[in-house]
Amino acid sequence: MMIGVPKEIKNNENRVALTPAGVDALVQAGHNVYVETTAGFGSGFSDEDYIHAGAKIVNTPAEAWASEMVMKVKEPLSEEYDYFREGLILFTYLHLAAEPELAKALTEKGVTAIAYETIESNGTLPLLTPMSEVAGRMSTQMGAQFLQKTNGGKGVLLAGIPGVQRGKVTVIGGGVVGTNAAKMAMGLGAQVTMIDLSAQRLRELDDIFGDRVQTLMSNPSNIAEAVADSDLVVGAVLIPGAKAPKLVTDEMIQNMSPGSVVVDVAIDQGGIFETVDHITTHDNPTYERHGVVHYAVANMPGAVPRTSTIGLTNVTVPYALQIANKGVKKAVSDNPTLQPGVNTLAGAVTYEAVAKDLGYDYVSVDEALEKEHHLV
Ligand SMILES: NC(=O)C1=CN([C@@H]2O[C@H](COP(=O)(O)OP(=O)(O)OC[C@H]3O[C@@H](n4cnc5c(N)ncnc54)[C@H](O)[C@@H]3O)[C@@H](O)[C@H]2O)C=CC1
Ligand SMILES: CC(=O)C(=O)O
Repeated sequence: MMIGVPKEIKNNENRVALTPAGVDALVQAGHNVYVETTAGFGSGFSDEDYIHAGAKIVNTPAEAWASEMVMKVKEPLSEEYDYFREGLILFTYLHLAAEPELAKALTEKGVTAIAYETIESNGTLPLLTPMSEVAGRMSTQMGAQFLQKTNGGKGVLLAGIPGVQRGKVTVIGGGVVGTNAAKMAMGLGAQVTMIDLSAQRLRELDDIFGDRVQTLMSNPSNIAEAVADSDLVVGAVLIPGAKAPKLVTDEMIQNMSPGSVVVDVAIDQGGIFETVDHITTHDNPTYERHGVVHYAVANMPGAVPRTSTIGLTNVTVPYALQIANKGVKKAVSDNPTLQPGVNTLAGAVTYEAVAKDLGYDYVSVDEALEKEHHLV
């Protein structure tokens, strides 16, 4: 199969979809890989590294997009929609519930779009996990940074010092992002509260962290109380594929003390804070609402691309190999974990939560494959 890797164009997105080692694995399996020139620079990989691994370097995005399968990191931006065409396999993060225009373009053009974030194995999301680990760890770092007076915050050091109160951090959502955010916050010495909707997950968190964490069931009154009392709140909730629920209201934010910080990691699925009304960028990562600093960058791992690219490709390449070796239909039927990754196929939305949130008729992957078969 011909596999294309365009350079990422989102603001400060320095990750790349394949490392030279990933290229090598695909080339060894008999595939041709076309990498856009300088695509790996931000992650510390030169064109020569890719050539050495067996890739062909192409000079334009159009040449990379001309491949049968395109691998990316972030969802395509509108200027990339012109490359969409029937038969194209797109393998990348998509977050379609928060991207109605992208869903429209993918279905209108008949692209087979496989989302990293909805591939599911034994109740985990293996292609989301490493980036959630990065974003979770970064969320505490970002929070600590923007709590500094010099960065618009209230001037609280999360660690405190002997004789002075430590900072208070609330993490809403105790999955991968939440656990990593909490670990970092505890490491800094902050007082940490974790809120989740799953009683089982709260038990696990209690077992993992013991008395270093206060666990709370997710409900409006616990959230309101914890948010009002926090210096930093991290939004880390996920309902796979679906738009994130708005758990922190405008009023709750008004009750925080001025200069507090919220980091909405779940912004890629629409975010959990009512006061987060737009995605921010690494160039301009925060804005202020009701005196509270809001951080809502949707590609946080893009700021630490070396770590993130290697972590991401560790988990994507085995799936890319299956798709390239067998084609989508056989790869999906041989490996049921891949099937929920398919978000659009043959003009239909094939992931139920996305279809529901965006108002499409849901069509199963099997039905869409059948339809595609009849079209050919
Ligand atoms: N902004 C960025 O750069 C990045 C964002 N993310 C996003 O972070 C979000 C979280 O991802 P993960 O931690 O991997 O998901 P996860 O599935 O590991 O954890 C989600 C947690 O949310 C909990 N939850 C669900 N509904 C809840 C509610 N009403 N109240 C409280 N908790 C609730 C679940 O029980 C689960 O423990 C996702 O939207 C993911 O896409 C991930 C990586 C980078
Ligand atoms: C998960 C995701 O969208 C990211 O790592 O940018």
